[in-house]
Amino acid sequence: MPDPEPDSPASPRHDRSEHAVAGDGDDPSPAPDGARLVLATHNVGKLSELRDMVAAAAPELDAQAAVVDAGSLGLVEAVEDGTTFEANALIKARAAAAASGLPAVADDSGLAVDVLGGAPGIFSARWSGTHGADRANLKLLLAQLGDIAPEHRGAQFVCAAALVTPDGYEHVEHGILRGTLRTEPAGQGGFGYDPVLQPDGLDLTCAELTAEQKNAISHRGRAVRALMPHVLHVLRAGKPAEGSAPAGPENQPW
Ligand SMILES: O=c1[nH]c(=O)c2ncn([C@@H]3O[C@H](COP(=O)(O)OP(=O)(O)OP(=O)(O)O)[C@@H](O)[C@H]3O)c2[nH]1
Ligand SMILES: [Mg+2]
Repeated sequence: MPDPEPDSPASPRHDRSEHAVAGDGDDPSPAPDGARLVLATHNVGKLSELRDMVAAAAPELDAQAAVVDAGSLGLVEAVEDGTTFEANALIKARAAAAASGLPAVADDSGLAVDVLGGAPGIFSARWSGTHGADRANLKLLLAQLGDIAPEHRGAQFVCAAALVTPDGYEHVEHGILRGTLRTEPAGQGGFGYDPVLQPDGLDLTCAELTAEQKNAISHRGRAVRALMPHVLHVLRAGKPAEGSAPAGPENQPW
């Protein structure tokens, strides 16, 4: 697995200090000319995946110029005080749309472990107590599951992806990736808990997959691909697809 210290610059995660300074009390930077969509995340691992997904789904969009991220606009990180993935995704997308004046896509995601009743869940990014400390989060989780036999190590990545426009249109899609938790990390790719989640049907962890392979099956890939028709409609028409509305079945993990 990647083995940088939690706050090492080599760790493909948040750069919280930079964004905290950029956002503290300052207005956001104006969106550059040509910017049409904000990816409302401060997690660089997620940002890279989201950029690839948008570029793949919208080849006609000049993603380099049209897609900006929350950090580069100096947007403050929203307080994620929702109690579901969906609520937190909407909180992040609403905040970014309001601050930037652009349509915003956010995801809230995490790892839900069967034997932990769905935890860490919405607390995945701060399971060890420090937000974004991927290595410490992973270490704590492995220790907690130390005595759990392989047949009881089922888990899933869960994602809610939200699109919010400045004029109030909202749409949410969901995705899941089921798998089993290894006892030891393996692989250098991805971020977070990727080195211990082995997707069902594969002998590799998510961190041993290429970015393209992970995106093809991941919770985030599924949710964002389902969201993209709505994103494209908003970008092309300047308004939402007819008949679409926020949706989410009852009794689901999001
Ligand atoms: O191994 C992983 N592979 C994944 O594909 C993945 N997706 C989510 N996660 C975990 O869930 C947290 C998200 O929490 P989260 O949605 O609040 O995002 P975040 O706080 O990291 O950034 P932001 O988007 O809120 O700015 C992350 O930090 C990770 O711990 C993942 N772990
Ligand atoms: Mg977060």
